[in-house]
Amino acid sequence: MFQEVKLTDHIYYVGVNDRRTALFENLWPLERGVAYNSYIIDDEKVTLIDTVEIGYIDKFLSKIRAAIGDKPIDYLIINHMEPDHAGSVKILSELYPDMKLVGNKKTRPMVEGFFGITDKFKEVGEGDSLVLGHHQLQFFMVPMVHWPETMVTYNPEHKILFSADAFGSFGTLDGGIFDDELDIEYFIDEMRRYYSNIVGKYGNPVQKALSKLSGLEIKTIAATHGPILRENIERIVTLYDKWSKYEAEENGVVIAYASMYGHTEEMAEVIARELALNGVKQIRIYDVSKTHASYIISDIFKYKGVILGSPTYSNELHPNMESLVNKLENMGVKNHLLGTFGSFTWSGAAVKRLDTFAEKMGWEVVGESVEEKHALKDEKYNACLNLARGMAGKLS
Ligand SMILES: Cc1cc2nc3c(=O)[nH]c(=O)nc-3n(C[C@H](O)[C@H](O)[C@H](O)COP(=O)(O)O)c2cc1C
Repeated sequence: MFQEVKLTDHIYYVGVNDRRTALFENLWPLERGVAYNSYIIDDEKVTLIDTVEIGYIDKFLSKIRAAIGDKPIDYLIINHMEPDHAGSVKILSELYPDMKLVGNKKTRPMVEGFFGITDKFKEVGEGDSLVLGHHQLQFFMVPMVHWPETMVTYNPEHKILFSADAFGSFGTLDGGIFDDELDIEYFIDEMRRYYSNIVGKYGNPVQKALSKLSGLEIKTIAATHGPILRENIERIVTLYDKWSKYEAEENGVVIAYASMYGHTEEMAEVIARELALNGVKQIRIYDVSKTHASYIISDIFKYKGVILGSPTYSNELHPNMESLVNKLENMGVKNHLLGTFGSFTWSGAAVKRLDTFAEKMGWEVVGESVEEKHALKDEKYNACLNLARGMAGKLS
């Protein structure tokens, strides 16, 4: 039994919290859990908007029944087919056999492919409206935010945007469900980590979606993860605009390094100290073997400067650094300042690979890369200082 949560007199929040799953998509740590948000509109046509991960079906159904009792559901709006939201579609469509599944032309083959359902699909297109009685829903396609079929649903009467994964966040809703009921600062980092790692590759589609939706008057954003936004809409949309243009929020520096025996780490510390002596206050050092890449990538979206270091490992980058640069290349992150360093014992290859990374990314290189053979000695120590000064100079 749960308290009912209402966005309006007839629109209910029926989402659930997941504090059990360790890795989202079996990849991203969920230290603060995650919420799967779903909404139901109790009108002449009862309409559910998105579902939840299948493991939470019991709790989900009890919330649905608390909101609408034994009434049938007429429509299920499928904004996004990823299984954390569409996971309960099949079972719901068995429980509510007359329920129409509403999606677009790219949703249709996914519904057929995943669930074998062909006869209950109602296709909607860009700008189409669906009248539920007193409520209307309008649909806007936002392809590749972050799947091809993704769309958002707008309710003009209450100016609510059901935004799928856009504006979502990791983190369970611990009592507070609306942003004015909770400490939004607690969620901003997890919102950035969610955005950068899950949606970050799709900056252009997000920009297109933002400009498409900019014409709507929005008073509430109801995403499929994270708090329902009423108070911080402008702030979060501004952050999304920045993130999707790969514009950093702050002039800090992320130093990410790999190190087996401490030589590369020593160079990282020297660079960091010199950055601080040159006025850089926001310095975040990460050992890529200790900190999950999702946190490092999130901070790379936040800070303008990036300095990467690695020892040579079997004629390549240390594997954990290779994994990080590979992710960044795949995402096509733009608009950063870069410095690189590393160490080797017989034939260096790490810094060469980091230089290739620099070329691929097109980031502005702030100084010569530093590669030391064996322990750190005067010449390369000074080169580390110069690299730090180069970065600090560009940031000031
Ligand atoms: C498993 C392993 C593989 C290595 N492969 C190479 C290599 O291919 N070329 C090279 O010059 N040094 C290689 N090294 C030596 C390290 O790159 C070198 O000692 C470096 O300074 C280690 O940095 P660290 O102290 O930060 O771990 C290797 C070391 C280890 C342990």
